[in-house]
Amino acid sequence: MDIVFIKQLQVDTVIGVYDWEKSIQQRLFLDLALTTDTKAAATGDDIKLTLDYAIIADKVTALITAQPIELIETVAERVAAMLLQQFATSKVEVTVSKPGAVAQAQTVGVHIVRSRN
Ligand SMILES: Nc1nc2c(c(=O)[nH]1)N=C([C@H](O)[C@@H](O)CO)CN2
Repeated sequence: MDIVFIKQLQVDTVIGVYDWEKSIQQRLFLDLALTTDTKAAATGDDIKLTLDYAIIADKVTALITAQPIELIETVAERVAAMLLQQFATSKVEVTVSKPGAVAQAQTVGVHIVRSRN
């Protein structure tokens, strides 16, 4: 199978466990990989036959910024569920990075893999 991916999608949102995090915006970066079959789209040179990464980026950003979330695990799980429900993909990989969270680290985050049941 093939993959449509988005790397380092930047999303500024209210994210965090602690009280001081609930009144500020912090930056997340998302890497997304959606398993699909790109052959028909390539053959027909037709955007309607593939996963439009621009639409995916908009929907993921809207989902994450709709309401405050505490854990980046929750962000990853909600994004994976939405992608599997709304797009023609059977398997997704979602990485959520929160670079401002640990001063001594370049970044921290979670990576999950979810498949359609
Ligand atoms: N596994 C996780 N650990 C932590 C998270 C998280 O979302 N997942 N969040 C925090 C705080 O919000 C932190 O980012 C504040 O700097 C701590 N650990």
